[in-house]
Amino acid sequence: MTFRRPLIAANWKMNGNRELVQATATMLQSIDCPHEILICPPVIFLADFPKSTKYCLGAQNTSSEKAGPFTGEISADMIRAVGAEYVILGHSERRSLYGETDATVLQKAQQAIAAGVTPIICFGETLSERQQEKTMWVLAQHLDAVYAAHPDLLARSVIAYEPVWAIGTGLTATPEQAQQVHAFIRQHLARIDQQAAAQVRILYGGSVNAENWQTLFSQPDIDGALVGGASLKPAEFAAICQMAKE
Ligand SMILES: O=C[C@H](O)COP(=O)(O)O
Repeated sequence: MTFRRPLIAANWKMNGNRELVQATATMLQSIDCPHEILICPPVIFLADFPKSTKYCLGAQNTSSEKAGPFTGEISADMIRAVGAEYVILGHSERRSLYGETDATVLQKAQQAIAAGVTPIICFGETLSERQQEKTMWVLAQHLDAVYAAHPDLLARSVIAYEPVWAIGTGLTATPEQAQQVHAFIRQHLARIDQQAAAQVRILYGGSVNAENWQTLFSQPDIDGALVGGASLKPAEFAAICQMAKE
């Protein structure tokens, strides 16, 4: 069986301050955890995190352009320069609030990889798509738009399955629902590159907390979490990080 090192990622979204940086860094410094831990604060705080072997850092977005007259944008080279090893791309909030498409996500992912930053590419179905039993179809469309068009990306990225209806709502997919989708994603990708599909880490995101994470994490195709709200509470995030893959 392929070993995939679990990745527990914090997405602070547009939250946090220097106090939270310190509290999070101090908390994570004090724990022992075999998984990879990633913090994605607003980019302005990246440089405030002390260097540590206990965690790594990421951004929540990057530009689809390399450099130039793009007011307000931050390039992949720039986030790399302030310590980002990962970047979250295509989060449902960016898709629904800022009009990002799979084409934009693809361009950003290519910029990220060129800069030495690993993309975490997010997909998920809305509630109405789930109710209409379109979940797998929606996921297949996204996966094909990104990975079938550019198979090389698969081995160089992380995937996050985030059902839109579970984000910030307190609703989570059941472990069985999540496993079913994660297994589908892996099988679908195996048609593009079997080895890369076996190795790619697929994170679950959507109202993950210290109470529900263990049962989700015990599913065979769930390789980690993308944690929003609960990552703003250092003790709870540390508890999530310390749970073992069973
Ligand atoms: O990126 C994180 C997800 O949007 C999940 O957020 P949440 O844990 O607050 O539901």
